[in-house]
Amino acid sequence: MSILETIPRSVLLEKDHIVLLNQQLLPGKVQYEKLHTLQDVWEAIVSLKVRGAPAIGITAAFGLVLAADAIQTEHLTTLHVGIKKARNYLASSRPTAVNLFWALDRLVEASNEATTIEETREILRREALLIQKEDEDVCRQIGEHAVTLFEHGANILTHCNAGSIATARYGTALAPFYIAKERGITLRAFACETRPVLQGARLTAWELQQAEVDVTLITDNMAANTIASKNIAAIIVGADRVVANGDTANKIGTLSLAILAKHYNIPFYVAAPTSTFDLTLEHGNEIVIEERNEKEVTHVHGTRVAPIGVNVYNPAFDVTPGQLITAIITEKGIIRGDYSVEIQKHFQ
Ligand SMILES: CSC[C@H]1O[C@H](OP(=O)(O)O)[C@H](O)[C@@H]1O
Repeated sequence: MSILETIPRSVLLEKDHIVLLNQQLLPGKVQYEKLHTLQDVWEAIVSLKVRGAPAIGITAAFGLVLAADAIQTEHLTTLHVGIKKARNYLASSRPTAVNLFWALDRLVEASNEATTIEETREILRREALLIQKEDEDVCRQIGEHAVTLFEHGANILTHCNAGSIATARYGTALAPFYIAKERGITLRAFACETRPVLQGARLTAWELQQAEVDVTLITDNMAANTIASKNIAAIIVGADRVVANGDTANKIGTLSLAILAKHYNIPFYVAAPTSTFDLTLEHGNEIVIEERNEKEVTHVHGTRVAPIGVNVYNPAFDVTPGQLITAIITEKGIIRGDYSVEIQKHFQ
């Protein structure tokens, strides 16, 4: 049995609904939910029932399939107008992870080829399932490239959850841990809890444990001490958007880790599929950073921990400058050097 069999799939498309692993309930409950409508899908993305750039893209693509199936019309133009409306609605769910827009636009573009209503719906479904299938292959390839960067027995720090449940399978930053395990190579993970909503503690610790990968959980403010005292060989994280000069948006706290990596002279790696790159943007300061509800900061698991009325700042992501990133690993290989040049070459 593959190591990945122990980790549930993040999302599946059925005939008239989506089956979604509710990541809000993990690790306490492994519970799937059925999403039937466009609104169900939008709400699931906003509320982080599904999260992680590739998984968001796949779920939104499945949502567009359901939306197109639900439009009752005999006119192809009316169907296409409805699809574009649904695309815009789903695209309004979260602003930072570019995979959301990438997946939706890929579907819309593919459907433009169709000449009948039935063909439009078929193309959308086929394309959405292809995105999911491709993402699994892509993540495995990321893992195969990334594993070459680590030595047997290495301790590696990671942040948030860029694992199997954040993608179709394998994950991005966690993929090398799974590939290593398959090959009998030991990699030990140190997972930051990742406040405010604890994707590291709830999701990364859980999914690595499911796959029997050696994982140690730390709070975010233990990172410097852990690097200094636990022989951390490298840091690896996922990404929500990588722009043309290598600047990378990822879960809040990533920038601090990149600065720590520089201080301690250890490599800082970003693992991301090419679908997470946005080459329409030159600099990281052009990335829209999502700010989320203040309750994520003032409350922990529904319990208030901060005084009523306190000012709160809750950006979900920060941007790490390309200069602090040792290498970016995609399904096509490892990018190093002057990212403004090397990323362009990688995409040629
Ligand atoms: C494999 S993408 C992982 C990426 O997703 C996280 O964001 P969120 O949980 O808010 O969707 C985070 O930035 C991770 O690195």
